[in-house]
Amino acid sequence: MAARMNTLSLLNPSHVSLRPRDYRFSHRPLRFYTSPNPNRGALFCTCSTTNGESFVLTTPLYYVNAPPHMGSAYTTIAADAIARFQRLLGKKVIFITGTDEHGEKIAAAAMAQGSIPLDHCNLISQAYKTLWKDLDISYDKFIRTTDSKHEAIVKEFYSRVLAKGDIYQADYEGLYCVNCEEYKDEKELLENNCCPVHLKPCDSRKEENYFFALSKYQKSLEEALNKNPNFVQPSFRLNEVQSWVKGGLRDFSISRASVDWGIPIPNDRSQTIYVWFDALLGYISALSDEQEQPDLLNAVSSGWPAALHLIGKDILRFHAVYWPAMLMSAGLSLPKMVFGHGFLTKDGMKMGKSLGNTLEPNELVHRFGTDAVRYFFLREVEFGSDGDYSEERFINIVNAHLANTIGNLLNRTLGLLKKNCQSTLVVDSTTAAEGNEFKDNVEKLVDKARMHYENLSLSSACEAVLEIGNVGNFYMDERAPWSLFKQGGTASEAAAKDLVIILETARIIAIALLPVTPSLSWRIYEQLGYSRDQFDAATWVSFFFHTDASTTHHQHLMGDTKWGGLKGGQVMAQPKPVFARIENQTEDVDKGVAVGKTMKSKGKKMKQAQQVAGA
Ligand SMILES: Nc1ncnc2c1ncn2[C@@H]1O[C@H](COP(=O)(O)OP(=O)(O)OP(=O)(O)O)[C@@H](O)[C@H]1O
Repeated sequence: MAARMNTLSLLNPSHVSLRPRDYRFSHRPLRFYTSPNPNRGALFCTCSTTNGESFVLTTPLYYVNAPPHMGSAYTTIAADAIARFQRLLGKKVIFITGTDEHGEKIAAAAMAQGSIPLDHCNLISQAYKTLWKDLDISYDKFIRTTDSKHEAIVKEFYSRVLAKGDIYQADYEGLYCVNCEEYKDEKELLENNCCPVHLKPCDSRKEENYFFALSKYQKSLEEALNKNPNFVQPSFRLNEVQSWVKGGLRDFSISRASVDWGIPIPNDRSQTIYVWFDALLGYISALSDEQEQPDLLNAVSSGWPAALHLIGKDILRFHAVYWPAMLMSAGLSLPKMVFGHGFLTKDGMKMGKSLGNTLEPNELVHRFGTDAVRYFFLREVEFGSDGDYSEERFINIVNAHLANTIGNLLNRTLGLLKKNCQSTLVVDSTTAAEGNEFKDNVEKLVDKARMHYENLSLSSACEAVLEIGNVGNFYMDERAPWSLFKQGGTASEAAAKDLVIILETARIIAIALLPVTPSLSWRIYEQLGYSRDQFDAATWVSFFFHTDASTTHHQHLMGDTKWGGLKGGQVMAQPKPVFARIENQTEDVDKGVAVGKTMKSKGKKMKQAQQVAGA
């Protein structure tokens, strides 16, 4: 979806009164309270359904005018971290991504490449799929708006809205930005009618179009937003949305007479469906079963409404205003939440395909590895705010957090275990930590991380996990097991237990950071002597069901993030670094750098990061 921002058409609203239906958002947040049970870490839930609950989340369907860039990757990495976290909670996740492939801009991009639109779309769509593979993106559905099932569902949806009396024909004259794929209000344009997003002049156009009666839904939308303030997140973006709605909704054109590359309007082949009206429906058509005849209600029954639309703030109006109104018109439920994150910027400008000021994710992955890229952007950019990229900061953060705090801690502990205990744990981690407050500290931090993941505060979740690494390092340095081993006797026995404690800490870090760094987490698990199957079966929360006279209660226990996974006798793998430090000749990599400050690369070649074996 391109950053086709803002303006609605300038038509008068059609004043059809709507008997407001109660468009309730079906979001029911999970509520937890801490168990009075001395079994720490046990949580009880007050919701009625938990395990097996489905959680549908989406990224935007990216516009295939050009290959993906770090901005597109950013949303997708964040969505993947959320999807992986929800899976650890035992939810049935349907993670949807895909490509938006119709419209004038695509036809123009294909022509500029000497190609035809479908060939162009195939190529670029594949570039997205390849990048998602390289970034360990665990999507469940990839929808292309040129898929035939999508076209069938768009047409069915259009017919429903038409039958509702919400589509009519009228003339429109205005200034059109092809890059935004949208008519613009003159007052929002720069000199020479230039689009403020793409800095290119808009064309003057006049044509007869089909319109969607958005204005009919003004009141229902206002009510829905008032009743469900969580619908738009972060909360400060809700004010923005409410003021758009209060400012008056105007009907918008949902067809183009001059564009061939699109889905034809049913019963009028002279026009194609406006690319936004088409693309938003990808979130539903993605749910449609491949085997079946495409059918709107069947698709809806496979998981709609979505729990979360994750988008950039550029397309908030489409998701928080147009889309809910379209769904109301078709009599379908609204998504539970729209989260509009900030922009990755370059020199203060939004990084984007149209401006061409993009950062190459492939290059970053090639040089620094997938975990580093995923971790840096999720840890460093507060989710919701803008963030500028700096290579120097990237290297500093990744080295300090992943190579030193986590990787080194594991590596030196395994080294000591090999030297002094034949790489074998002497006792269970539960026994090793008896009467030790350290374990409680770790569990508190894990719970903090869980809470942040649930609130989509991804940077804070990373911070809480890193804090576990910090306390682990502190414990190690304070206890100094290497000198206890030298003393022999009971000191040596205590040192062997200390190593179990640190390794259990590393195990918990691996699961708690798995949503962000899945490959690194697996490498840690492998070092701890686990199989891939054991790693894949890990959970954050496990469920315990019990029934009293009338009700089934769900007790949530902290699954593999609970202390006690490592058992006495377990044999660790041969120690090898789980995260290779990135070498940088230009600076002292461990020095902190001010957040958000961009520092240009000095142009010196950095030694290519070695992907650790198995990465
Ligand atoms: N600079 C960015 N920072 C964060 N997310 C971005 C950025 N650029 C694109 N995205 C993500 O991609 C979505 C827009 O997708 P689209 O395919 O239109 O990319 P685009 O690069 O913004 O396109 P264009 O530059 O042509 O407007 C955004 O809503 C956001 O999810």
